[in-house]
Amino acid sequence: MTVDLRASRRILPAPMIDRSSYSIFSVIKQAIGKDLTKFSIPVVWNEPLSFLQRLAECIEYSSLLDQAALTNKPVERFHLLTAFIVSTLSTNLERMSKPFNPLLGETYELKMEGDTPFHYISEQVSHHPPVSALYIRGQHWTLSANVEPKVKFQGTNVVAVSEGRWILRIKKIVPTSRSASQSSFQSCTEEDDEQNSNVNNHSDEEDEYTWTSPSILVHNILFGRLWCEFQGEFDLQHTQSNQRSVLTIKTQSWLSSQSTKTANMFKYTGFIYDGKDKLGAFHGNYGHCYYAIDNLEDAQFKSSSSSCCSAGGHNCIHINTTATVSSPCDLILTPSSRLIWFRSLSLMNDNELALRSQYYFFTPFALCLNEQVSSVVLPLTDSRYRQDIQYLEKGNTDAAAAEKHRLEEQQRADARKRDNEHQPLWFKKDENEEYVYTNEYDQRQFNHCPNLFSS
Ligand SMILES: CC(C)CCC[C@@H](C)[C@H]1CC[C@H]2[C@@H]3CC=C4C[C@@H](O)CC[C@]4(C)[C@H]3CC[C@]12C
Repeated sequence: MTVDLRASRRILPAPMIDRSSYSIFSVIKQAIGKDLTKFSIPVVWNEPLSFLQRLAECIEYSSLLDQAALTNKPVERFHLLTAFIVSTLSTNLERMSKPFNPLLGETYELKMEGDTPFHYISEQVSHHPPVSALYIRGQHWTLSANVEPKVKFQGTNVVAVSEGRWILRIKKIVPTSRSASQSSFQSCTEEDDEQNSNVNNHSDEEDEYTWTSPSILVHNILFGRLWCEFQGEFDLQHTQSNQRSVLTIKTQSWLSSQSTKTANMFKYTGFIYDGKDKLGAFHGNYGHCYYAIDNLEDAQFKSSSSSCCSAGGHNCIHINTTATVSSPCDLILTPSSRLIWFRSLSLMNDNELALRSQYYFFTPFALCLNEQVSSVVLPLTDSRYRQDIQYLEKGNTDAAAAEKHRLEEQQRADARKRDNEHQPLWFKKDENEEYVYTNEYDQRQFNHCPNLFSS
C-alpha cells in the first residue's frame, strides 16, 4: 500500500505570540535541579509540535544515509554518517520552545516517497520516565532509537540530555556476478524487510552503527536572548569492526574572550579511527556544514580561535551569510577540505528567513509535520489529532492551554486506573530493555487503537 504523507504548506495558520512580556525564569525557578520533562510549562513556551513530531526532524537529510548505504569505501561511509548526525543537531538550533510531551500511547507516522523515500513510525512507550521509541525504514537501511530526554534547570541555563542509543543498520553490498567492481544490493525491497522481520537480529547481511546524542545547553534563562548549543563529544561506532568516528564540539568557557566565543560558535572537529590509527579527519560548523579533510596532514587542529589552520586556507563561502543561525560560518578551510553536507536553510532568501522568526524558527520540513492529511487512514493516536497542538498552531493560546490541561489530567486519571505495566502497541521490549519495532504498524490495522485525545 502506498501512503504518501507528504504535505506542502509553507506557513502555519497563525504566527506565534510575542513572548517579550513573559519570563521563562519565573516559570521554571520552581524547578531548580528537577527534571523539566515532568513539569508543566505554560503553552506560550510551547511550539505546535509533539516531541514525536520534533524527533521526525532528524530524518530531513536522509539522503546522506542513502548515499552511505551505496558506498563501499569505509572512510567515505563514516564521513556521510557523521555528516548525518551533524545534520540532526543543526535542526535544533534557534528552536527555543518546548515541544508538547506526547501522551502515553501517542503515535506519529511520516512517510515520504520520491528520490529519498523513508517511513518514520514512532510511539510514546513510557510515561515515567518519558521514552519515545522510533523506527525509520529507508531504501537500504533502518534507523531506530529510544529517546529518553532528561531536561534539567541549572540556575542560568537548561541542559537537555537524551539517553538511549541510535542504531543504524545498513544492508551489506554484495558484488554482482556481472562485474566485481560494480556492486549492488542483494535484497532491499520492503517485502524482503518484512520476511526478514526480526530487525533486532544481528545478521551477516547488515552493518550496524551506533551512537548517542550529545547534550544540548540552553543559555540565558535569567535574562537576555535564549540560545542553545550542543556540548561535548559523540562517538559513532561500527559494531562489526574497531572503526569509529569521534566528533568533538568546541567549547566556550566563561574565560574565553568574546571574539573567541563567536569564532568557535558551533564548530567541531573530528577523526575517523581504526583502533588507534587515524583513517580520516573532518571539520565544520553544525549550524551550516560538514567538510571531509582528505589529506590527514591538513588536519592540524589548533585550539585557537580558528577551527583549522593551514597555510593557504580559505573561508567556507558556500553559505549565504544572512542565513546565519547566530553567527556567520567563518570556518577556515584547509586545502583538502571537501564539502559533504550543508544545511538547506542557507538557500533561503531574506524574506523567507525573516518569516521564520514568527513561526517558531521552523524549517520548511518542520512546517509540514503537523499538516492534516485526509487521503490516508491514521490511527486515532496520531499526534496530528491533538487539539491542543492545533489550537496553538492557530494562535489560540487559551484554548490550547485548556485542552493541554485536560489531556494531562485525563492521563493522570488513566494512570491511576491501570494495574499492569502499559504495553506499547507497535514496539516490544527486548532482552536489553530496549523497545524494538515489531513491523505490525505496516499492516495498517488501527481499529483497536484507543481514542486517546477524545473528551
Ligand atoms: C522553555 C524553554 C526555554 C526550554 C526548551 C527546552 C528545549 C529546547 C529542549 C527540551 C527537550 C530537548 C530535546 C531532548 C532530546 C533531543 C534528542 C536529541 O537527539 C536531539 C536534541 C533533542 C531533540 C532536544 C532538543 C532541545 C529540547 C527540545
